[in-house]
Amino acid sequence: MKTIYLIGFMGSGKSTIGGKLGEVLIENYLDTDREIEKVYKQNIPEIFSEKGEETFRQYETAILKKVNQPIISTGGGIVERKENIHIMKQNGTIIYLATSFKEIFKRLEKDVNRPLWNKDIADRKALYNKRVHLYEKHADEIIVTDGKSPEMIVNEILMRLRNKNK
Ligand SMILES: Nc1ncnc2c1ncn2[C@@H]1O[C@H](COP(=O)(O)OP(=O)(O)OP(=O)(O)O)[C@@H](O)[C@H]1O
Ligand SMILES: O=C(O)C1=C[C@@H](O)[C@@H](O)[C@H](O)C1
Ligand SMILES: [Mg+2]
Repeated sequence: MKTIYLIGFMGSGKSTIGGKLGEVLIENYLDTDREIEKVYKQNIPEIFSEKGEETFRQYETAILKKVNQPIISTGGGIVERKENIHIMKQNGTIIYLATSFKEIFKRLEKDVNRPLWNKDIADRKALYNKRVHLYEKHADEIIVTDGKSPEMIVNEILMRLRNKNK
């Protein structure tokens, strides 16, 4: 099976959907953010505050190169580096979980663990607008998540993959 990479903005549900997809397909699942925390023995807010975003991005690429689970949920900034896109394109199928800014705002209302979300609304919106084009450009499949339960999204992904492999 080719690796399924889930991409999308913070809060689009990559980790949530990745875990459920792993259960349904009975395949190993890995989240690059959790793997970074495990390998580098520090949580993400600490990495950002003590080492900076550039170091985090280096860790992220190193992890992406190393892992090969059938289902991988990525961090929201995975599309920031061309090298990451190249790795994902070579190894698998990229699925973009497209979620509106309004919906993300609702989902991450109380979140304090995402350093790049802990900003004022103009910065959040600017990051979202910059990233949306990259997700769209590099995705093999785009799944809109607004108004859908995780189970509905998993089913939609399974249907798309089935149609792709026909
Ligand atoms: N389809 C959905 N409908 C409603 N809430 C959702 C949905 N998918 C995920 N959520 C909720 O949104 C929040 C963020 O989800 P999740 O952590 O999976 O996002 P993510 O894309 O992995 O974010 P990040 O890029 O920061 O890792 C969680 O509280 C999760 O329960
Ligand atoms: O959108 C981003 O750049 C990030 C998203 C999260 O998944 C983490 O990878 C980290 O908080 C950075
Ligand atoms: Mg996640």
